[in-house]
Amino acid sequence: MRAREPLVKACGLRRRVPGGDELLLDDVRLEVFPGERLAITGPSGSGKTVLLRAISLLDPVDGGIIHWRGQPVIGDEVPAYRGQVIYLHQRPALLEGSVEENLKEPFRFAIHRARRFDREHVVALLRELGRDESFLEKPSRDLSGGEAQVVALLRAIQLRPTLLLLDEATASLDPATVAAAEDLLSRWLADAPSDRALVWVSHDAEQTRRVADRTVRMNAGQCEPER
Ligand SMILES: Nc1ncnc2c1ncn2[C@@H]1O[C@H](COP(=O)(O)OP(=O)(O)OP(=O)(O)O)[C@@H](O)[C@H]1O
Repeated sequence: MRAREPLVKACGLRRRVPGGDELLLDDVRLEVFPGERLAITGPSGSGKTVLLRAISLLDPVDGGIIHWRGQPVIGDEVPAYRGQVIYLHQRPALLEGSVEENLKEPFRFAIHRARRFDREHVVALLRELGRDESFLEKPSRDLSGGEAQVVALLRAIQLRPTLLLLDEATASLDPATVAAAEDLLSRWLADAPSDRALVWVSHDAEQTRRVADRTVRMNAGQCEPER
C-alpha cells in the first residue's frame, strides 16, 4: 500500500500570462506520492510544461503553494527543495564544452555542494544507456537531439534527485535508447521507492502505459484525475 503522505503537493497553483489576465494554470491541485510513477497527459498547450516548471520553481506562480513532505516550500526551504526536484526538458540546454564538462556543471551550484562528480558512476550509467566512456569527450555542439537528452538524463540521475519531472525527456531518443532510459529510471525508482518519484509528460500513449501507474490529465490549465 502506498504511503499516504505525498512527497510533493501542489495546492491551488495559479499562473497568469505575464502582463495579462489569461490563466495558464487555473487552481491546480496535484499530489505525487513516494514510489509513484505519475503521467500527466493532455493536449498541446494545456499547461503541462507550465505546471512542471511551476512545481520545480523554475517559474513564479501568481497563487497557490507547494508542500514538500508536508511542509510549505517557502523561504529557507527553497534551496534544499531545488536540490531534490529536477526538471528535464525535451530540448535540454547544454554548455559549450565536452559532455563531461556538462555533467560536472551542476556541482558548481550551492544546492549540490554536498555532492561530488563521480566519473565511475557516470560511466556505469552511460553503459546502461548503450554508450561507452568515449561519449564523455564529445563536444556538446556536435550532439544530436537524442544524445543531448542522454546527457540531460545522466546529469539529473547522477545528482540522486528525489523527484524527477520528465517533460518529453525521451522524445528524441531511438527506440533502443528509450527502452534503456525507461529501464534505468525504473531501477532508479526501485532503488529507493519510499524516497523517490517520477512524473512523466509524454505524448506517446504507449510509453505512458508502460511507465506510469497513475495518470492525470491537463485541460486548459486545469488538472483532472483520469484513473
Ligand atoms: N511565458 C509565457 N507567456 C505566455 N504564454 C505562455 C507562456 N508560457 C506558456 N504559455 C502558454 O501556456 C500554454 C500552455 O503551454 P505549455 O507549454 O505548458 O503546454 P503543454 O501542455 O506543455 O503543450 P505541449 O504538449 O505542446 O508541450 C500555451 O498556450 C503557451 O503558449
